[in-house]
Amino acid sequence: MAAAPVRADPGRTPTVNIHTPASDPAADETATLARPTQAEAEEAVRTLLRWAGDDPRREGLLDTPKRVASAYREWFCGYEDDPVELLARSFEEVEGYDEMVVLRDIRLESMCEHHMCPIIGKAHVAYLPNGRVVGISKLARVVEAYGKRLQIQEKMTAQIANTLLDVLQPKGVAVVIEAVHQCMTTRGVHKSGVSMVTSRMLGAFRDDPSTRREFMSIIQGPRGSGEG
Ligand SMILES: Nc1nc2c(ncn2[C@@H]2O[C@H](COP(=O)(O)OP(=O)(O)OP(=O)(O)O)[C@@H](O)[C@H]2O)c(=O)[nH]1
Ligand SMILES: [Zn+2]
Repeated sequence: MAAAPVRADPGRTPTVNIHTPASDPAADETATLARPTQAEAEEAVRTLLRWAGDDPRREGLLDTPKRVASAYREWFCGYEDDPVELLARSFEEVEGYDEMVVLRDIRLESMCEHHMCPIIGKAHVAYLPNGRVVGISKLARVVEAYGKRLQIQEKMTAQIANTLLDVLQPKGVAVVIEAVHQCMTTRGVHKSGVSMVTSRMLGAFRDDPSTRREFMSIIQGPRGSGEG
């Protein structure tokens, strides 16, 4: 039996509930933490530069807060994307094509939500169409929309799979992510060469061992030259 679809995270910029003192009942627990201004973000970077032990006033660091604020816009641009919308356009003229569609080795760049350190790796995404297919770039865009946020790998893997299932309503979805967490390689336990592998199999990929095997053999199989 196919796994029940799970409502996808609509992917909107989240609002953050902050704790407010009991002495201020008007500002209740639903108070929203607004996005800071550019100046506030730059000031926060200056604070971190001082925390690192450096002097934000020295020449080499003068423009750093501005650069970091703009880098954050790139690293966290996924909050601006709606993954459901990315998949809105699909094609039904597929001559009854109902075999597996696999996009493998999608470059994944994310940020660990515990340390704000990069998570770098690749994602493999597959689905079994049910009468319609989606443009392949959209699969990579969904990976990016969830990747370019503060994440843990398990959640990101589930979000990608759940969204594909919800929107495409295929016969099955599979997502495998292999990634290196720089919070483990450059600090803390300092283990290089370790990668984390997560997977989420839904529908036929979960229920039918041969479908799952076919997917695993495709993503583990030989690579071509990689040249387009
Ligand atoms: N399950 C999971 N853990 C993650 C992910 N990214 C980072 N972590 C882990 O989150 C944990 C946070 O542990 P804490 O003990 O709160 O933080 P810490 O003292 O900095 O931990 P160390 O990294 O061991 O120094 C660490 O074990 C990280 O390796 C992820 O995507 N999934
Ligand atoms: Zn981390």
